[in-house]
Amino acid sequence: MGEAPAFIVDDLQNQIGFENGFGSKFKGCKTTTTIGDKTYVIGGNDESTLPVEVRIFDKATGNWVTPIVLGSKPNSCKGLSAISLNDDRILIVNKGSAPDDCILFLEVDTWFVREQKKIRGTEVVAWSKGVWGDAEKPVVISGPSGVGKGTLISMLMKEFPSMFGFSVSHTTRAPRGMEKDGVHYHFTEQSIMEKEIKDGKFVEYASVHGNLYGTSIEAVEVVTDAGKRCILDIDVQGARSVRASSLEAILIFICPPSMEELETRLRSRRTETEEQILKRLQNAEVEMEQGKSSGIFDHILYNDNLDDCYESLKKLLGIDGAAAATQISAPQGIDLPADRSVSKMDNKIIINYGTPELEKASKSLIVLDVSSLKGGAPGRTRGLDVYATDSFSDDLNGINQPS
Ligand SMILES: Nc1ncnc2c1ncn2[C@@H]1O[C@H](COP(=O)(O)OP(=O)(O)OP(=O)(O)O)[C@@H](O)[C@H]1O
Ligand SMILES: Nc1nc2c(ncn2[C@@H]2O[C@H](COP(=O)(O)O)[C@@H](O)[C@H]2O)c(=O)[nH]1
Repeated sequence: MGEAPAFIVDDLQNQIGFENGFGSKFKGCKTTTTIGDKTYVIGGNDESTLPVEVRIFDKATGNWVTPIVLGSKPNSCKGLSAISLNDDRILIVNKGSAPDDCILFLEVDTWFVREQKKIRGTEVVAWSKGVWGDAEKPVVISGPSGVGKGTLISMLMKEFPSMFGFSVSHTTRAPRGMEKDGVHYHFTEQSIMEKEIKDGKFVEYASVHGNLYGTSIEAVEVVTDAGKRCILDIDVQGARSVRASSLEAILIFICPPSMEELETRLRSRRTETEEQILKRLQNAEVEMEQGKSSGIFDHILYNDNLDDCYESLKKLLGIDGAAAATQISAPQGIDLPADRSVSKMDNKIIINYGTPELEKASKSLIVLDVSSLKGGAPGRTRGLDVYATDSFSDDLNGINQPS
């Protein structure tokens, strides 16, 4: 037996006088959703490239709040529908977007958002794009300096340029000869990075070999928004933070065949001073211990022969052989109706046509199955399934048809 369908939210705006929240800024689409004491008004302008904005009306205080909005905001807005899921995120259907981009989540009380609220001391919401299927877990590659992490990642990016994107870290260390700002790292000042860490702009950060390194929320979002699987090259401390975060990554630790070989590789790279090499080798001992025994990592790979290790890595990531070409995109033939309403039953979101006439003409409803959602801000929300069904099928018994 399913729960009663949720009410259709798009008309709520009239009940709370939301112009107080937006003024006359947006003449385009707006939608509202109430969770507890808070009503989230989400609005955009259909004729411009201004991003969709969010205001919160707090019934407890009677005040409007403009939250900090993290993540990539949708731009075009030709029609928004919204519905609350588990009181921690709002599912948004944005008619103005391409099929691959039309399902979004506005997170209002997820783990990531709660952490950000604590850090920033103010109201925070975060956008996360919904993706079909479950193929996009970020990948963390960790291991001691010189083991070959960068080499393996370069091979992966070269063979699968449209599948993987590198999360460009921030660091306070100086660039090496061939390194480019914004490509290999975002090279930055200690004081600037410390301020940005304080402002909650980083998924993780750590002091590594005497310098500060960190993965910004934006670095992950740039990759995921391009529809690619995010690869992070980070140290063991960073891997521990990612493990504790909402990123739901696959964590892989790369081991050298021996400490002697690690030293040989580090020296033959000729990028560090003697003092730095010794520091990195000293730190490697601790990292090896933690990497192998801490329970942080899902997999351990030995990088003895490079080609063998690369093949093992691809196997782990499920991209050996024919599977490499598989990328999940929006199912074909799902065309969201222009006039529509959104309702919810159990873990199914039903997008139905705005009028019975239109619905009869189309003879089908669109159903989003959100029972297997995973991930979320600061990455994508995976696990969406969508299908069209006959509006009167058994599958949807109990759903209110539009009247
Ligand atoms: N299997 C291997 N056999 C021999 N040499 C290797 C192997 N893998 C990588 N190397 C070499 O070892 C050196 C260090 O590799 P790489 O720079 O990829 O290490 P890293 O783990 O990314 O280091 P860091 O953490 O300092 O960035 C490079 O010169 C690389 O060409
Ligand atoms: N915790 C993090 N560690 C990072 C990040 N980016 C790189 N690293 C690690 O630092 C060392 C040294 O790198 P190098 O480029 O100076 O040789 C290496 O182990 C990297 O994995 C980060 O964003 N966070």
